[in-house]
Amino acid sequence: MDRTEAVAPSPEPSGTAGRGRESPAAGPVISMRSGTLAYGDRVLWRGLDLDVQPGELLAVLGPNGSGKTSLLRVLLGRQQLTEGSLTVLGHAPRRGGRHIGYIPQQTSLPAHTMLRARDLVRLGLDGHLWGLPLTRPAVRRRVDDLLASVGATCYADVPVGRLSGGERQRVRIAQALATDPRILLCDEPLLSLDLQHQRTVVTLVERRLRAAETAVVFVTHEINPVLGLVDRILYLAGGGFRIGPPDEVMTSAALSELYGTHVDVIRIGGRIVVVGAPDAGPDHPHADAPEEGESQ
Ligand SMILES: Nc1ncnc2c1ncn2[C@@H]1O[C@H](COP(=O)(O)OP(=O)(O)OP(=O)(O)O)[C@@H](O)[C@H]1O
Repeated sequence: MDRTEAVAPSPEPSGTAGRGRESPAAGPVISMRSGTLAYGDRVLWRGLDLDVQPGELLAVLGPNGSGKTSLLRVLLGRQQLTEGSLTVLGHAPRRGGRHIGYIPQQTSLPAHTMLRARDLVRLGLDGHLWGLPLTRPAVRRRVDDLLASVGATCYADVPVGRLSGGERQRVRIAQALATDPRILLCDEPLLSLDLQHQRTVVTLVERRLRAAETAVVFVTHEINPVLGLVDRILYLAGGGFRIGPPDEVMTSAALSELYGTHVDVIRIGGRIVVVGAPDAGPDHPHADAPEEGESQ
């Protein structure tokens, strides 16, 4: 069996944006007002008003060091806002909430680790077992179901250190979905994946959006693989931000204003190419010369 092909097709065609805006009656699952995050004198972003609705996919873009991961940490209750207010599912954010699934940035695992794919997924359940009175057979069934849902059954018992980046990413998604979360936070889940594996990850996220109305905050350097799914983009750069539908944010005018320098946004064959965006804002300690990129 080709392990990279083991995801069943999405039940519906892809590319329908705007689901989150169809159910505003449920109210936002994330609500931030005038949010500012600074480390010492360095302001990453200031005055951020953000509502994320159930079933909405918010893509978070921006150069290295613009505060994308820090935003996820704030939503997870691991980092406090410097100013402003935030509720997540109606409460102040807190660590370990079972209604939030988190796919952290890929970190390398030692090749000799004995932790198997099913153990990793089970950890996603164990962290919350106080809320889930599951018997051992029920836990096993749940883990099997989660692995099957991401097409990872055939390597359930393989140590994760031996899995490829794409295989490991599927297992991480299964782990993040273990508690049936209402919010899914993804930190660059496409990083270092080839196109085929990128598509697999996007398909799994899309399925979750559609089947469960889970709100997704998707940090990425590459907007193109998720462009058909994105409701809005939050673009962070140089201590500022721009938020709105892709057609409003991904324009030369909007990004030039945000970066404070001329940036070209070109659309070719349904793809977006950003040319001339600096790697980091001028106040960033590692600010670099302008570079060409597909989408920052
Ligand atoms: N706890 C902290 N204390 C001080 N500075 C921090 C802390 N956490 C992150 N930073 C700095 O804040 C900046 C933003 O970091 P963050 O990881 O949020 O950026 P990012 O946009 O996710 O970057 P990348 O695209 O490289 O992953 C970086 O310059 C980082 O070094």
